[in-house]
Amino acid sequence: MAANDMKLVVVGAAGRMGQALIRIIHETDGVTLHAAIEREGSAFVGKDAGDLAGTGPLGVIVTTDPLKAFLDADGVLDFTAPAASVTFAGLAAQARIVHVIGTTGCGPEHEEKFEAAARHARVVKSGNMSLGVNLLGVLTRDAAKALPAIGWDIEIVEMHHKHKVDAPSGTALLLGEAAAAGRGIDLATQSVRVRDGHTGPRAAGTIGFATLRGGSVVGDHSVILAGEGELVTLSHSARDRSIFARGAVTAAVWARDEKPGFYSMLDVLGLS
Ligand SMILES: NC(=O)C1=CN([C@@H]2O[C@H](COP(=O)(O)OP(=O)(O)OC[C@H]3O[C@@H](n4cnc5c(N)ncnc54)[C@H](OP(=O)(O)O)[C@@H]3O)[C@@H](O)[C@H]2O)C=CC1
Ligand SMILES: O=C(O)C1=N[C@H](C(=O)O)C[C@H](O)C1
Repeated sequence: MAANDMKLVVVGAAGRMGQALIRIIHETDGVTLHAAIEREGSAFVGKDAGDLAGTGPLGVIVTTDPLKAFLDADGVLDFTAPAASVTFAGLAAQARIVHVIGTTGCGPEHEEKFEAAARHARVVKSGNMSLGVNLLGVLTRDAAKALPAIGWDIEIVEMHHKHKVDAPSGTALLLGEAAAAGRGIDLATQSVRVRDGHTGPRAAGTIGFATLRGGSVVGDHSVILAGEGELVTLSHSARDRSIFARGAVTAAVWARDEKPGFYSMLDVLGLS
């Protein structure tokens, strides 16, 4: 570890993303794994974080006290669950450190807590931390702006592994927001998130979502712009969770020198 390395805490260290984050921190210059946190009672507490993640021992033992870890760290990488991320946001604000939030499935009640925490912490939050998906968001906004709403319907299709608990995915919603921004409409009132039974014809100008779950799919997303006699499809396929972990580490390093505030991956990647 070099003297100026950014000291990062991974919460939810034993999860799919927690393990990917530990591997990427281990192989990235300029950052070091400071602590690995799991909840009280987890079978992984007391184990070496590197053994969990498959790097071999790193000398960082999984513990359960986030505040203790945050007080002596520079940042926390958080891919856990909405209520847990709210708790971590409060503690990261108390410790005045960077909080990178990848957790999806958050509602307005969670978002308002993150925004409050961002008065003291540097918070970077995105439904998808990969460069490719954030570029896809920009392309989606531009395509939605270029093609007239009357005559071009927008549908967003996503598929993920069978363990995923939230729908539509954070990425699908990010792409929906991008399409809505391109069209100058409000996604909350113009989206159709579920269809079942006798739905009637499609309402013009709405943005539709379809969700598939199965197997070990890391994350596939398509934005379909459907016109009369032609389709434009923009898509991204995640093959490995390392793309999200690399993005999260990049976000933490970027935010280290920023003022307290609420940022997105578009800010980090210079795509905003
Ligand atoms: N933004 C992005 O780029 C990406 C976002 N994600 C999102 O990240 C989140 C996690 O995904 P994934 O890793 O697949 O899920 P996992 O279920 O594999 O991992 C979640 C981890 O968080 C832990 N956790 C939950 N609550 C707490 C708590 N209160 N304190 C400490 N640890 C806690 C879980 O522990 P336990 O098992 O004990 O509950 C588990 O270890 C999801 O919301 C997912 O959508 C995923 C990939 C990319
Ligand atoms: O739960 C996942 O796995 C993923 N979640 C994020 C989402 O909800 O979009 C990002 C990625 O697609 C993987």
